[in-house]
Amino acid sequence: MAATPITVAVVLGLLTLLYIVTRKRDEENKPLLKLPLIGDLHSSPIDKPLLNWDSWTKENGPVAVPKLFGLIPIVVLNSYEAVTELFSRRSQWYSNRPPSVSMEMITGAEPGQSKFTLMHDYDDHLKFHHRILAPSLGALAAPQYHPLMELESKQLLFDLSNATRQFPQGISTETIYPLLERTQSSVILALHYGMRIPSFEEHILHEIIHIQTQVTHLAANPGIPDIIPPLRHLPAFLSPWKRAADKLYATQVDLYMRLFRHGRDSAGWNSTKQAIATAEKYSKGGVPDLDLAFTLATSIQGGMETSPRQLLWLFIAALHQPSFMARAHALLDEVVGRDRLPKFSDRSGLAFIDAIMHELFRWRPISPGSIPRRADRDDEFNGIKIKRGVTLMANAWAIGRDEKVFDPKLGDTGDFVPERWLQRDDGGEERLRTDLPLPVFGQGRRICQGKRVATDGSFMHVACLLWAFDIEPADGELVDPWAMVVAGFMTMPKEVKFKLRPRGDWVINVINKEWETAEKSLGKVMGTDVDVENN
Ligand code: HEM
Repeated sequence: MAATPITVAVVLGLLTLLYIVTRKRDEENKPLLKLPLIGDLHSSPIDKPLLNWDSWTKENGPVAVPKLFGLIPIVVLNSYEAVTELFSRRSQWYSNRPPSVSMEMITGAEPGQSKFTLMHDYDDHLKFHHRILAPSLGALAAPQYHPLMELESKQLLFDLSNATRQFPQGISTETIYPLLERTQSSVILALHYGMRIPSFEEHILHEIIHIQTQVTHLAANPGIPDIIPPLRHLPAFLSPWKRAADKLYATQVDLYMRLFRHGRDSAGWNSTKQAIATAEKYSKGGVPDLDLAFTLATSIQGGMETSPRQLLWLFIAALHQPSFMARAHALLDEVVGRDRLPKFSDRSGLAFIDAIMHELFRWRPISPGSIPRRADRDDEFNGIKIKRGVTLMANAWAIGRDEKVFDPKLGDTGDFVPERWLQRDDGGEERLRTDLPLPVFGQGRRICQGKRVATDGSFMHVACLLWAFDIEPADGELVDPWAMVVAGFMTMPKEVKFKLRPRGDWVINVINKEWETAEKSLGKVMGTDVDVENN
Protein backbone atom coordinates (compact mmCIF):
# COMPACT_ATOMS: atom_id res chain seq x y z
CA MET A 1 0.00 0.00 0.00
CA ALA A 2 1.39 3.40 -0.93
CA ALA A 3 1.08 6.18 1.64
CA THR A 4 -0.54 9.41 0.49
CA PRO A 5 1.68 12.50 0.62
CA ILE A 6 -0.62 13.86 3.36
CA THR A 7 -0.07 10.82 5.62
CA VAL A 8 3.66 11.14 5.12
CA ALA A 9 3.58 14.88 5.89
CA VAL A 10 1.53 14.35 9.06
CA VAL A 11 3.75 11.55 10.37
CA LEU A 12 6.82 13.60 9.51
CA GLY A 13 5.47 16.63 11.34
CA LEU A 14 4.64 14.57 14.44
CA LEU A 15 8.02 12.92 14.50
CA THR A 16 9.80 16.25 14.06
CA LEU A 17 7.83 17.70 16.95
CA LEU A 18 8.54 14.67 19.11
CA TYR A 19 12.22 14.92 18.28
CA ILE A 20 12.46 18.61 19.12
CA VAL A 21 10.55 18.13 22.40
CA THR A 22 12.71 15.20 23.54
CA ARG A 23 15.84 17.14 22.65
CA LYS A 24 14.67 20.14 24.73
CA ARG A 25 13.93 17.92 27.71
CA ASP A 26 17.32 16.29 27.56
CA GLU A 27 19.59 19.26 26.83
CA GLU A 28 22.59 17.69 28.56
CA ASN A 29 22.73 14.56 26.39
CA LYS A 30 21.26 16.05 23.27
CA PRO A 31 22.26 14.17 20.17
CA LEU A 32 24.27 16.13 17.65
CA LEU A 33 22.79 16.55 14.24
CA LYS A 34 24.22 14.34 11.53
CA LEU A 35 26.87 16.07 9.49
CA PRO A 36 27.64 15.45 5.90
CA LEU A 37 31.00 13.73 5.74
CA ILE A 38 32.44 16.99 4.58
CA GLY A 39 30.48 20.14 5.03
CA ASP A 40 30.75 23.65 3.76
CA LEU A 41 34.21 24.10 5.25
CA HIS A 42 35.87 23.21 2.02
CA SER A 43 33.10 23.36 -0.50
CA SER A 44 32.94 27.14 -0.29
CA PRO A 45 34.12 29.09 -2.11
CA ILE A 46 33.39 26.71 -4.96
CA ASP A 47 36.22 27.83 -7.17
CA LYS A 48 39.37 27.54 -5.03
CA PRO A 49 38.20 25.90 -1.81
CA LEU A 50 41.60 25.13 -0.37
CA LEU A 51 42.88 28.65 -0.75
CA ASN A 52 40.38 29.51 1.94
CA TRP A 53 41.49 26.66 4.20
CA ASP A 54 45.09 27.87 4.02
CA SER A 55 44.46 31.28 5.57
CA TRP A 56 41.76 29.87 7.83
CA THR A 57 44.26 27.38 9.33
CA LYS A 58 46.83 30.13 9.91
CA GLU A 59 44.24 32.20 11.76
CA ASN A 60 43.00 29.31 13.94
CA GLY A 61 46.12 27.40 15.02
CA PRO A 62 46.36 23.66 15.76
CA VAL A 63 42.73 23.11 16.81
CA ALA A 64 39.74 25.09 15.66
CA VAL A 65 36.07 24.83 16.55
CA PRO A 66 34.09 26.43 13.74
CA LYS A 67 30.35 26.00 13.29
CA LEU A 68 29.20 24.05 10.31
CA PHE A 69 26.37 25.87 8.52
CA GLY A 70 26.78 28.41 11.37
CA LEU A 71 25.08 25.92 13.73
CA ILE A 72 26.92 22.73 14.48
CA PRO A 73 30.29 22.81 16.27
CA ILE A 74 33.01 20.76 14.65
CA VAL A 75 36.57 20.29 15.89
CA VAL A 76 39.18 20.65 13.15
CA LEU A 77 42.69 19.35 13.89
CA ASN A 78 45.26 21.40 12.00
CA SER A 79 48.58 20.09 13.32
CA TYR A 80 50.35 16.75 13.37
CA GLU A 81 50.75 17.03 17.13
CA ALA A 82 46.99 17.49 17.66
CA VAL A 83 45.98 14.61 15.39
CA THR A 84 48.63 12.29 16.87
CA GLU A 85 47.57 13.10 20.41
CA LEU A 86 43.86 12.60 19.79
CA PHE A 87 43.61 9.96 17.03
CA SER A 88 46.63 7.86 18.03
CA ARG A 89 47.41 8.33 21.75
CA ARG A 90 43.79 8.80 22.85
CA SER A 91 42.44 6.54 20.12
CA GLN A 92 40.02 4.64 22.39
CA TRP A 93 37.83 7.76 22.43
CA TYR A 94 38.27 8.91 18.83
CA SER A 95 37.93 5.81 16.62
CA ASN A 96 34.24 5.97 15.76
CA ARG A 97 32.61 7.88 12.93
CA PRO A 98 29.83 10.41 13.43
CA PRO A 99 26.43 8.70 13.22
CA SER A 100 25.14 8.30 9.70
CA VAL A 101 21.57 7.05 9.51
CA SER A 102 21.61 7.02 5.70
CA MET A 103 24.74 4.88 5.48
CA GLU A 104 23.15 2.41 7.88
CA MET A 105 19.78 2.38 6.13
CA ILE A 106 21.33 1.63 2.73
CA THR A 107 23.08 -1.42 4.17
CA GLY A 108 20.04 -2.63 6.12
CA ALA A 109 21.91 -2.09 9.40
CA GLU A 110 21.24 -0.95 12.96
CA PRO A 111 22.91 2.16 14.51
CA GLY A 112 26.70 1.94 14.40
CA GLN A 113 26.56 -1.32 12.42
CA SER A 114 26.77 -0.15 8.79
CA LYS A 115 27.92 -3.05 6.63
CA PHE A 116 30.56 -0.72 5.15
CA THR A 117 33.82 -1.06 7.10
CA LEU A 118 34.35 2.69 6.76
CA MET A 119 31.18 3.57 8.65
CA HIS A 120 30.97 0.75 11.21
CA ASP A 121 31.65 1.51 14.90
CA TYR A 122 35.08 0.48 16.13
CA ASP A 123 34.03 -2.68 18.00
CA ASP A 124 35.02 -6.35 17.93
CA HIS A 125 33.15 -6.86 14.66
CA LEU A 126 35.12 -4.09 12.97
CA LYS A 127 38.45 -5.25 14.42
CA PHE A 128 37.76 -8.69 13.01
CA HIS A 129 36.92 -7.24 9.60
CA HIS A 130 40.17 -5.23 9.63
CA ARG A 131 41.88 -8.54 10.42
CA ILE A 132 40.16 -10.14 7.43
CA LEU A 133 41.26 -7.34 5.08
CA ALA A 134 44.83 -7.01 6.34
CA PRO A 135 46.48 -9.99 4.57
CA SER A 136 45.22 -9.03 1.12
CA LEU A 137 46.03 -5.31 1.37
CA GLY A 138 49.34 -5.43 3.22
CA ALA A 139 52.97 -6.43 2.75
CA LEU A 140 52.20 -10.16 2.51
CA ALA A 141 50.04 -9.61 -0.57
CA ALA A 142 52.41 -7.23 -2.36
CA PRO A 143 54.25 -9.97 -4.31
CA GLN A 144 50.83 -11.22 -5.53
CA TYR A 145 49.49 -7.86 -6.71
CA HIS A 146 52.69 -6.16 -7.97
CA PRO A 147 52.62 -8.03 -11.34
CA LEU A 148 48.99 -6.88 -11.74
CA MET A 149 49.99 -3.24 -11.17
CA GLU A 150 52.82 -3.60 -13.69
CA LEU A 151 50.36 -5.04 -16.23
CA GLU A 152 47.82 -2.24 -15.74
CA SER A 153 50.55 0.41 -16.04
CA LYS A 154 51.53 -1.12 -19.38
CA GLN A 155 47.96 -0.80 -20.65
CA LEU A 156 47.79 2.75 -19.29
CA LEU A 157 50.88 3.71 -21.32
CA PHE A 158 49.56 1.91 -24.40
CA ASP A 159 46.19 3.73 -24.16
CA LEU A 160 47.87 7.08 -23.46
CA SER A 161 50.31 6.77 -26.34
CA ASN A 162 47.33 6.18 -28.67
CA ALA A 163 45.53 9.16 -27.15
CA THR A 164 48.54 11.46 -27.62
CA ARG A 165 48.55 10.61 -31.34
CA GLN A 166 44.90 11.67 -31.49
CA PHE A 167 45.58 15.00 -29.73
CA PRO A 168 48.98 16.26 -30.95
CA GLN A 169 48.10 19.89 -30.08
CA GLY A 170 47.34 19.04 -26.48
CA ILE A 171 45.41 16.55 -24.43
CA SER A 172 43.12 17.49 -21.56
CA THR A 173 42.83 16.12 -18.04
CA GLU A 174 39.24 15.15 -18.93
CA THR A 175 40.48 12.90 -21.74
CA ILE A 176 43.09 11.32 -19.50
CA TYR A 177 40.85 10.77 -16.47
CA PRO A 178 38.87 7.77 -17.86
CA LEU A 179 42.16 6.08 -18.77
CA LEU A 180 43.40 6.51 -15.20
CA GLU A 181 40.05 5.39 -13.86
CA ARG A 182 40.12 2.23 -16.00
CA THR A 183 43.65 1.49 -14.78
CA GLN A 184 42.83 1.84 -11.09
CA SER A 185 39.46 0.08 -11.39
CA SER A 186 41.16 -2.85 -13.06
CA VAL A 187 43.81 -3.01 -10.31
CA ILE A 188 41.17 -2.93 -7.58
CA LEU A 189 38.65 -5.31 -9.20
CA ALA A 190 41.30 -7.82 -10.24
CA LEU A 191 42.86 -7.69 -6.78
CA HIS A 192 39.52 -8.13 -5.03
CA TYR A 193 37.55 -10.33 -7.44
CA GLY A 194 39.89 -11.64 -10.15
CA MET A 195 38.16 -9.37 -12.68
CA ARG A 196 40.18 -7.27 -15.16
CA ILE A 197 38.66 -4.20 -16.82
CA PRO A 198 40.27 -4.09 -20.28
CA SER A 199 38.24 -1.11 -21.49
CA PHE A 200 36.52 1.87 -19.91
CA GLU A 201 33.34 0.78 -21.73
CA GLU A 202 32.95 -2.45 -19.70
CA HIS A 203 29.35 -2.70 -18.49
CA ILE A 204 30.25 -3.94 -15.00
CA LEU A 205 32.51 -0.93 -14.44
CA HIS A 206 29.65 1.46 -15.11
CA GLU A 207 27.30 -0.54 -12.94
CA ILE A 208 29.80 -0.17 -10.07
CA ILE A 209 30.43 3.52 -10.74
CA HIS A 210 26.68 4.19 -10.85
CA ILE A 211 26.15 2.59 -7.42
CA GLN A 212 29.24 4.24 -5.96
CA THR A 213 28.00 7.64 -7.09
CA GLN A 214 24.74 7.12 -5.23
CA VAL A 215 26.52 5.93 -2.07
CA THR A 216 29.08 8.77 -2.15
CA HIS A 217 26.31 11.28 -2.70
CA LEU A 218 24.52 10.03 0.41
CA ALA A 219 27.78 10.03 2.40
CA ALA A 220 28.56 13.60 1.42
CA ASN A 221 25.04 15.04 1.76
CA PRO A 222 22.79 14.45 4.77
CA GLY A 223 19.33 13.09 4.07
CA ILE A 224 16.21 13.96 6.10
CA PRO A 225 16.54 10.82 8.33
CA ASP A 226 20.07 12.02 9.19
CA ILE A 227 18.58 15.23 10.51
CA ILE A 228 15.63 13.50 12.19
CA PRO A 229 16.98 10.03 13.11
CA PRO A 230 13.67 8.58 14.44
CA LEU A 231 12.46 8.60 10.84
CA ARG A 232 14.58 5.50 10.27
CA HIS A 233 11.94 3.50 12.17
CA LEU A 234 9.07 4.37 9.83
CA PRO A 235 7.83 1.37 7.87
CA ALA A 236 8.57 1.37 4.16
CA PHE A 237 4.95 2.06 3.15
CA LEU A 238 5.11 5.37 5.08
CA SER A 239 8.65 6.37 4.30
CA PRO A 240 10.01 7.38 0.90
CA TRP A 241 13.52 7.33 2.47
CA LYS A 242 13.17 3.75 3.64
CA ARG A 243 11.88 2.67 0.24
CA ALA A 244 14.82 4.39 -1.52
CA ALA A 245 17.29 2.94 1.01
CA ASP A 246 15.84 -0.59 0.67
CA LYS A 247 16.08 -0.35 -3.10
CA LEU A 248 19.71 0.80 -2.98
CA TYR A 249 20.47 -1.94 -0.44
CA ALA A 250 18.95 -4.62 -2.69
CA THR A 251 20.89 -3.32 -5.71
CA GLN A 252 24.10 -3.40 -3.70
CA VAL A 253 23.48 -6.90 -2.35
CA ASP A 254 22.92 -8.14 -5.90
CA LEU A 255 26.11 -6.48 -7.20
CA TYR A 256 28.44 -7.22 -4.28
CA MET A 257 27.33 -10.87 -4.11
CA ARG A 258 27.91 -11.28 -7.88
CA LEU A 259 31.40 -9.80 -7.45
CA PHE A 260 32.03 -12.01 -4.40
CA ARG A 261 31.04 -15.19 -6.30
CA HIS A 262 33.23 -14.13 -9.22
CA GLY A 263 36.20 -13.72 -6.86
CA ARG A 264 35.55 -17.02 -5.12
CA ASP A 265 35.26 -18.98 -8.39
CA SER A 266 37.92 -17.34 -10.58
CA ALA A 267 41.45 -18.58 -11.24
CA GLY A 268 44.45 -17.29 -9.27
CA TRP A 269 44.78 -15.55 -5.89
CA ASN A 270 42.54 -12.61 -4.98
CA SER A 271 41.24 -10.76 -1.88
CA THR A 272 37.89 -12.60 -1.88
CA LYS A 273 39.61 -15.97 -1.59
CA GLN A 274 42.03 -14.56 0.97
CA ALA A 275 39.15 -13.07 3.02
CA ILE A 276 37.31 -16.42 2.99
CA ALA A 277 40.49 -18.23 4.08
CA THR A 278 41.25 -15.71 6.85
CA ALA A 279 37.65 -15.70 8.11
CA GLU A 280 37.57 -19.51 8.26
CA LYS A 281 40.83 -19.60 10.20
CA TYR A 282 39.95 -17.04 12.83
CA SER A 283 36.17 -17.05 13.31
CA LYS A 284 34.39 -19.56 15.49
CA GLY A 285 30.92 -19.43 13.96
CA GLY A 286 31.96 -18.47 10.40
CA VAL A 287 31.32 -15.13 8.70
CA PRO A 288 28.25 -14.77 6.44
CA ASP A 289 29.15 -14.31 2.76
CA LEU A 290 27.12 -11.08 2.68
CA ASP A 291 29.26 -9.57 5.45
CA LEU A 292 32.44 -10.45 3.59
CA ALA A 293 30.95 -9.10 0.35
CA PHE A 294 30.26 -5.66 1.93
CA THR A 295 33.68 -5.56 3.61
CA LEU A 296 35.36 -6.17 0.25
CA ALA A 297 33.05 -3.62 -1.37
CA THR A 298 34.18 -0.90 1.08
CA SER A 299 37.63 -1.28 -0.37
CA ILE A 300 36.44 -0.97 -3.93
CA GLN A 301 34.65 2.23 -2.92
CA GLY A 302 37.82 3.52 -1.26
CA GLY A 303 40.19 2.25 -3.91
CA MET A 304 38.64 3.11 -7.26
CA GLU A 305 37.65 6.75 -6.91
CA THR A 306 40.70 8.03 -5.10
CA SER A 307 43.99 7.25 -6.83
CA PRO A 308 42.98 8.44 -10.35
CA ARG A 309 42.11 11.86 -8.93
CA GLN A 310 45.38 11.97 -7.02
CA LEU A 311 47.38 11.07 -10.14
CA LEU A 312 45.85 13.94 -12.14
CA TRP A 313 47.78 16.29 -9.84
CA LEU A 314 51.05 14.86 -11.25
CA PHE A 315 50.34 16.68 -14.52
CA ILE A 316 49.56 19.92 -12.69
CA ALA A 317 52.75 19.65 -10.61
CA ALA A 318 54.80 19.01 -13.77
CA LEU A 319 53.28 22.03 -15.52
CA HIS A 320 53.52 24.33 -12.51
CA GLN A 321 56.98 23.41 -11.16
CA PRO A 322 58.63 21.40 -13.97
CA SER A 323 62.17 21.29 -12.53
CA PHE A 324 61.70 17.82 -10.98
CA MET A 325 61.05 16.27 -14.41
CA ALA A 326 64.65 16.49 -15.69
CA ARG A 327 65.98 14.76 -12.57
CA ALA A 328 63.29 12.06 -12.80
CA HIS A 329 64.07 11.41 -16.47
CA ALA A 330 67.82 11.17 -15.83
CA LEU A 331 67.28 8.73 -12.95
CA LEU A 332 64.85 6.56 -14.93
CA ASP A 333 67.30 6.43 -17.86
CA GLU A 334 70.07 5.39 -15.47
CA VAL A 335 68.19 2.77 -13.45
CA VAL A 336 65.62 1.44 -15.95
CA GLY A 337 67.16 2.39 -19.30
CA ARG A 338 65.30 2.81 -22.58
CA ASP A 339 64.75 -0.84 -23.51
CA ARG A 340 62.03 -1.75 -21.04
CA LEU A 341 59.41 -0.29 -18.66
CA PRO A 342 59.98 0.31 -14.93
CA LYS A 343 59.26 -2.60 -12.56
CA PHE A 344 58.86 -2.91 -8.80
CA SER A 345 62.28 -4.55 -8.66
CA ASP A 346 63.74 -1.14 -9.68
CA ARG A 347 62.12 0.62 -6.71
CA SER A 348 65.09 0.71 -4.35
CA GLY A 349 67.06 2.66 -6.98
CA LEU A 350 64.16 5.02 -7.67
CA ALA A 351 63.84 6.82 -4.33
CA PHE A 352 63.34 10.13 -6.14
CA ILE A 353 60.31 8.72 -8.00
CA ASP A 354 58.90 7.48 -4.67
CA ALA A 355 59.54 10.99 -3.32
CA ILE A 356 57.53 12.51 -6.20
CA MET A 357 54.63 10.17 -5.43
CA HIS A 358 54.74 11.02 -1.70
CA GLU A 359 54.95 14.75 -2.40
CA LEU A 360 51.89 14.44 -4.64
CA PHE A 361 49.85 13.06 -1.73
CA ARG A 362 51.16 15.80 0.60
CA TRP A 363 50.92 18.75 -1.81
CA ARG A 364 47.38 18.12 -3.03
CA PRO A 365 45.65 15.67 -0.67
CA ILE A 366 42.53 14.65 -2.56
CA SER A 367 40.47 14.25 0.62
CA PRO A 368 41.73 17.31 2.50
CA GLY A 369 39.30 16.92 5.40
CA SER A 370 39.84 13.16 5.70
CA ILE A 371 36.89 11.06 6.96
CA PRO A 372 35.46 12.44 10.24
CA ARG A 373 35.56 10.87 13.70
CA ARG A 374 33.45 11.49 16.76
CA ALA A 375 34.54 12.15 20.34
CA ASP A 376 33.29 9.47 22.75
CA ARG A 377 34.00 11.43 25.94
CA ASP A 378 34.27 15.03 27.11
CA ASP A 379 37.90 15.95 26.62
CA GLU A 380 40.32 18.82 26.38
CA PHE A 381 43.34 19.55 24.22
CA ASN A 382 45.52 22.66 24.42
CA GLY A 383 42.88 24.41 26.49
CA ILE A 384 40.13 23.68 23.93
CA LYS A 385 37.10 21.77 25.23
CA ILE A 386 35.95 18.84 23.12
CA LYS A 387 32.40 17.82 23.91
CA ARG A 388 31.33 14.18 23.84
CA GLY A 389 29.58 13.36 20.57
CA VAL A 390 31.17 16.22 18.61
CA THR A 391 32.56 15.54 15.12
CA LEU A 392 36.30 15.91 14.52
CA MET A 393 38.06 16.35 11.22
CA ALA A 394 41.78 15.90 10.59
CA ASN A 395 42.79 18.67 8.22
CA ALA A 396 45.15 16.73 5.94
CA TRP A 397 45.82 19.90 3.97
CA ALA A 398 47.16 21.78 7.02
CA ILE A 399 48.93 18.77 8.58
CA GLY A 400 50.87 18.30 5.32
CA ARG A 401 51.98 21.93 5.73
CA ASP A 402 52.83 21.67 9.42
CA GLU A 403 56.29 23.27 9.62
CA LYS A 404 57.16 21.36 12.80
CA VAL A 405 57.08 18.20 10.66
CA PHE A 406 57.84 19.37 7.11
CA ASP A 407 60.94 21.54 7.51
CA PRO A 408 60.42 24.69 5.41
CA LYS A 409 64.22 24.92 4.99
CA LEU A 410 63.83 21.94 2.63
CA GLY A 411 61.33 23.89 0.54
CA ASP A 412 58.29 26.11 1.10
CA THR A 413 55.49 23.79 2.25
CA GLY A 414 53.18 25.34 -0.35
CA ASP A 415 55.55 24.26 -3.16
CA PHE A 416 55.94 20.88 -4.83
CA VAL A 417 59.40 19.79 -3.59
CA PRO A 418 59.97 15.98 -3.81
CA GLU A 419 63.46 16.38 -2.28
CA ARG A 420 61.90 16.93 1.16
CA TRP A 421 61.20 13.16 1.21
CA LEU A 422 64.85 12.15 0.70
CA GLN A 423 67.77 11.57 3.04
CA ARG A 424 71.18 9.93 2.73
CA ASP A 425 71.84 6.62 4.49
CA ASP A 426 75.14 5.72 6.21
CA GLY A 427 76.58 4.58 2.89
CA GLY A 428 75.74 7.95 1.27
CA GLU A 429 72.85 6.49 -0.80
CA GLU A 430 69.73 8.62 -1.21
CA ARG A 431 66.74 6.91 0.45
CA LEU A 432 63.07 7.71 0.91
CA ARG A 433 62.29 9.15 4.36
CA THR A 434 59.91 6.91 6.24
CA ASP A 435 59.61 9.19 9.29
CA LEU A 436 57.22 11.68 7.66
CA PRO A 437 53.42 11.25 7.73
CA LEU A 438 51.05 11.04 4.76
CA PRO A 439 48.02 12.73 6.38
CA VAL A 440 45.73 12.07 3.41
CA PHE A 441 45.38 8.45 4.59
CA GLY A 442 44.29 9.37 8.12
CA GLN A 443 45.82 8.15 11.35
CA GLY A 444 45.35 5.79 14.31
CA ARG A 445 43.04 2.77 14.42
CA ARG A 446 40.87 3.94 11.53
CA ILE A 447 43.78 4.69 9.18
CA CYS A 448 43.13 3.78 5.52
CA GLN A 449 43.38 0.00 5.18
CA GLY A 450 44.42 0.35 1.54
CA LYS A 451 47.33 2.78 2.03
CA ARG A 452 49.89 0.24 0.86
CA VAL A 453 47.87 -0.72 -2.24
CA ALA A 454 47.33 2.98 -3.04
CA THR A 455 50.97 4.00 -2.65
CA ASP A 456 52.39 0.93 -4.43
CA GLY A 457 50.05 1.45 -7.40
CA SER A 458 50.73 5.19 -7.53
CA PHE A 459 54.49 4.58 -7.42
CA MET A 460 54.28 2.27 -10.45
CA HIS A 461 52.02 4.61 -12.44
CA VAL A 462 54.16 7.70 -11.67
CA ALA A 463 57.35 5.80 -12.63
CA CYS A 464 55.81 4.65 -15.93
CA LEU A 465 54.28 8.03 -16.82
CA LEU A 466 57.54 9.88 -16.19
CA TRP A 467 59.60 7.20 -17.97
CA ALA A 468 57.44 7.62 -21.07
CA PHE A 469 56.43 11.26 -21.38
CA ASP A 470 57.43 14.90 -21.40
CA ILE A 471 54.69 17.02 -19.89
CA GLU A 472 54.56 20.56 -21.31
CA PRO A 473 52.09 23.46 -21.41
CA ALA A 474 49.82 23.60 -24.47
CA ASP A 475 50.17 26.80 -26.50
CA GLY A 476 48.33 29.65 -24.85
CA GLU A 477 47.25 27.60 -21.79
CA LEU A 478 48.04 28.95 -18.35
CA VAL A 479 48.12 26.49 -15.46
CA ASP A 480 46.60 27.60 -12.18
CA PRO A 481 47.65 25.06 -9.50
CA TRP A 482 44.80 26.25 -7.27
CA ALA A 483 42.06 25.59 -9.79
CA MET A 484 40.12 22.59 -8.53
CA VAL A 485 36.67 21.15 -8.25
CA VAL A 486 35.00 19.31 -5.38
CA ALA A 487 33.62 15.84 -6.20
CA GLY A 488 31.86 14.16 -3.26
CA PHE A 489 34.36 14.54 -0.45
CA MET A 490 37.31 14.75 -2.81
CA THR A 491 39.05 17.47 -4.81
CA MET A 492 40.50 17.19 -8.30
CA PRO A 493 42.12 19.68 -10.67
CA LYS A 494 39.92 21.71 -12.96
CA GLU A 495 40.16 20.67 -16.60
CA VAL A 496 43.41 21.79 -18.18
CA LYS A 497 44.91 21.16 -21.62
CA PHE A 498 48.61 20.31 -22.00
CA LYS A 499 51.08 18.47 -24.23
CA LEU A 500 51.93 14.90 -23.36
CA ARG A 501 54.79 13.87 -25.65
CA PRO A 502 56.54 10.50 -25.77
CA ARG A 503 60.20 11.15 -24.91
CA GLY A 504 61.32 9.49 -28.16
CA ASP A 505 60.50 6.79 -30.73
CA TRP A 506 61.99 4.23 -28.37
CA VAL A 507 59.12 4.90 -25.97
CA ILE A 508 56.46 3.79 -28.45
CA ASN A 509 58.50 0.74 -29.51
CA VAL A 510 58.97 -0.43 -25.93
CA ILE A 511 55.33 0.22 -24.96
CA ASN A 512 53.99 -1.67 -28.00
CA LYS A 513 56.33 -4.60 -27.51
CA GLU A 514 55.70 -4.89 -23.75
CA TRP A 515 51.94 -4.58 -24.11
CA GLU A 516 51.74 -7.17 -26.94
CA THR A 517 53.81 -9.72 -25.07
CA ALA A 518 52.36 -9.09 -21.59
CA GLU A 519 50.75 -12.04 -19.79
CA LYS A 520 47.11 -10.94 -19.38
CA SER A 521 45.53 -14.03 -17.89
CA LEU A 522 44.81 -13.23 -14.23
CA GLY A 523 45.15 -16.88 -13.26
CA LYS A 524 48.85 -16.51 -14.09
CA VAL A 525 49.36 -12.82 -13.21
CA MET A 526 47.99 -13.14 -9.65
CA GLY A 527 49.92 -16.29 -8.84
CA THR A 528 48.62 -19.49 -7.39
CA ASP A 529 45.66 -19.83 -5.15
CA VAL A 530 47.33 -19.51 -1.74
CA ASP A 531 46.66 -18.18 1.71
CA VAL A 532 49.43 -15.56 1.82
CA GLU A 533 49.61 -15.90 5.61
CA ASN A 534 50.90 -19.47 5.16
CA ASN A 535 53.73 -18.47 2.80
C1 HEM B 1 44.60 7.78 -2.92
C2 HEM B 1 44.05 6.73 -2.37
C3 HEM B 1 43.32 6.70 -1.04
C4 HEM B 1 43.07 7.69 -0.13
C5 HEM B 1 43.49 9.15 -0.20
C6 HEM B 1 42.35 7.10 0.98
C7 HEM B 1 41.94 7.78 2.11
C8 HEM B 1 41.28 7.20 3.18
C9 HEM B 1 40.92 7.89 4.40
C10 HEM B 1 41.18 9.36 4.68
C11 HEM B 1 40.31 7.00 5.22
C12 HEM B 1 39.80 7.28 6.64
C13 HEM B 1 41.00 7.30 7.57
C14 HEM B 1 40.75 7.77 8.98
O1 HEM B 1 39.63 7.88 9.46
O2 HEM B 1 41.75 8.09 9.65
C15 HEM B 1 40.26 5.73 4.52
C16 HEM B 1 39.69 4.59 5.01
C17 HEM B 1 39.66 3.39 4.33
N1 HEM B 1 40.25 3.11 3.12
FE1 HEM B 1 41.28 4.41 1.96
N2 HEM B 1 42.16 5.77 0.70
C18 HEM B 1 42.74 5.48 -0.52
C19 HEM B 1 42.79 4.26 -1.13
C20 HEM B 1 42.28 3.09 -0.61
C21 HEM B 1 42.42 1.79 -1.21
C22 HEM B 1 43.22 1.51 -2.49
C23 HEM B 1 41.73 0.91 -0.43
C24 HEM B 1 41.58 -0.58 -0.58
C25 HEM B 1 42.07 -1.32 -1.54
C26 HEM B 1 41.19 1.66 0.68
C27 HEM B 1 40.42 1.11 1.70
C28 HEM B 1 40.01 1.80 2.81
C29 HEM B 1 39.20 1.20 3.88
C30 HEM B 1 38.71 -0.26 3.93
C31 HEM B 1 38.99 2.20 4.83
C32 HEM B 1 38.15 2.08 6.09
C33 HEM B 1 38.98 2.01 7.35
C34 HEM B 1 38.10 2.16 8.58
O3 HEM B 1 37.23 3.01 8.61
O4 HEM B 1 38.29 1.40 9.53
N3 HEM B 1 41.54 2.98 0.53
N4 HEM B 1 40.89 5.88 3.28
